[in-house]
Amino acid sequence: MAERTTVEIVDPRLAEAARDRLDSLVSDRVASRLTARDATLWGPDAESEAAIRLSWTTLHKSSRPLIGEIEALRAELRSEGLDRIVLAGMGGSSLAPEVITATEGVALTVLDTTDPGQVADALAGDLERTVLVVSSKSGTTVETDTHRRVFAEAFADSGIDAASRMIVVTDPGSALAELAESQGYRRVFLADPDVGGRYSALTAFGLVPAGLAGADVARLLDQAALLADELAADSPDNPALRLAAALGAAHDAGAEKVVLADTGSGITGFGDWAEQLVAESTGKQGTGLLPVVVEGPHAPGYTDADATATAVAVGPADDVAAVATTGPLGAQFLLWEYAVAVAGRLLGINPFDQPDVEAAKKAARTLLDNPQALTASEEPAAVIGAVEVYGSLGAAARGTLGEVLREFAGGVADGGYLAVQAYLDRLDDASASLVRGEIARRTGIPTTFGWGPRFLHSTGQYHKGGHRNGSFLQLTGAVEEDVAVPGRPYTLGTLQLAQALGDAQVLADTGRPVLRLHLTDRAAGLADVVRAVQELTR
Ligand SMILES: O=P(O)(O)OC[C@H]1O[C@](O)(CO)[C@@H](O)[C@@H]1O
Repeated sequence: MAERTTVEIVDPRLAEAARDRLDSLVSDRVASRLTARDATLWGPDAESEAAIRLSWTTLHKSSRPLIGEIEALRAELRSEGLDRIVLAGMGGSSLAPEVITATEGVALTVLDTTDPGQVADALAGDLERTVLVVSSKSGTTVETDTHRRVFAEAFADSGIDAASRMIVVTDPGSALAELAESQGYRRVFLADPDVGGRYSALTAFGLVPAGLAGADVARLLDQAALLADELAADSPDNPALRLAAALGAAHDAGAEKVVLADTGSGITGFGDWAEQLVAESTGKQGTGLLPVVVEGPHAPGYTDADATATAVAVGPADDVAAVATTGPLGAQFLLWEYAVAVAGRLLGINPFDQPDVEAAKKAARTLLDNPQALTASEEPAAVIGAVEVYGSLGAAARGTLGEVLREFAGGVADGGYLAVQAYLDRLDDASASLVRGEIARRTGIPTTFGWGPRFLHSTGQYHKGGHRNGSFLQLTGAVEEDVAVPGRPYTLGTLQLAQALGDAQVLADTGRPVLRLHLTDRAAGLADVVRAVQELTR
């Protein structure tokens, strides 16, 4: 029997607070109007954008024809011995395929980094067997274009016809679509342009890379289809309306943080996908829902979620959860998309734009155009072992790293949050992610973690546009062997640093505290940082 998709509001007070909102969502016929693509649901300011962003509600039907095409291409690739799929794509162009393939245990190499070491490792894989899927809705995302360039060169250097190994997913008419055509790339999948990046899990963006890697993508559409009628119903039992009403009520009671813990959903990494959907859709105009993705049901931040946070179980309810959602992945995609779009209406924002993402991109571009500004960037405020400290320090300037971190954590606003942003190698520097749980456990501060520049296309919107109560701890690292970007005057290492400094500048310009710890030796520096974090206390 198919696993049921449910939303349970476990906390009785939250259920009570959500009731009014649920009633008005039902009487305003929000679910059926959303399914019928009513672009007026978010007010006049959002209408023109919403009018070209609502095709995702029926993807379980409209994406069907893709299944055969993906299967045929996969068989063709296999017959040529091409079975290593590398995906270049940021945010909505890679998060869904990542969770789909991880859940099925299917191998997919996801490139959503500018870390030279991590990209070099992907290039060092067996190119004879490799196909690069280049996914970008806009066709202009700098990271994705960079990956395309370095892989094209690597293929050519190995005597491989690069065009025969390039598969593109993009919107019709994008610069990438034109380039693919002019270069004779093997295959171009044109996605439905009326679906935004973070709502695109069940379009070609989610299905092509995952399907080519070997995931059963038809099953995802089946799972979504089974729930679709329930999601379109103007009923208090509609699980998406229930989730939206709960999140909206919690937000209005001061719990703008949504702590996501997997309690046995059977899905691997759902939080990373939901994080973008929630943060980028709602975090704007000084409001929004901040996703805090934690390591599991025993993680700090979840077990001790305070009044500013709602504990959400992805999977069966446990003793901690205020809300629990269950169901298979294809259904969860659609459920959360509906719920977040509806929550956007409750919060009074447009859930389909990302107005603050561009500012950091622009600042990074300015730095890249003026590389001296990067190399001659400010002097460190302190150098402690293998760690250079950048930012304005008070009394801690002459102290230990532990003291520097204590001072920084002490400055986090009441009811605020601390975001760790690691511009490092997600595989080789994986221990950086330990910092989140340690800070949360030792200080009680709601703490998030993101790999840069990946998070810039996800929580980055909320950091700059959402509630103004975040403090930002950047981790950057020395580059041992840099990678040149063909056709560009910069290297990956320069791009990575420009992205970190550009985002820091935008955050600081809006009065948000930023501390950067630069690891002059990554392993030693990370060990120092982890030790220093362990000195923190409440
Ligand atoms: O698919 P694209 O156009 O490369 O964009 C990737 C991601 O970048 C963002 O636009 C944010 O920069 C996301 O909304 C999107 O999912």
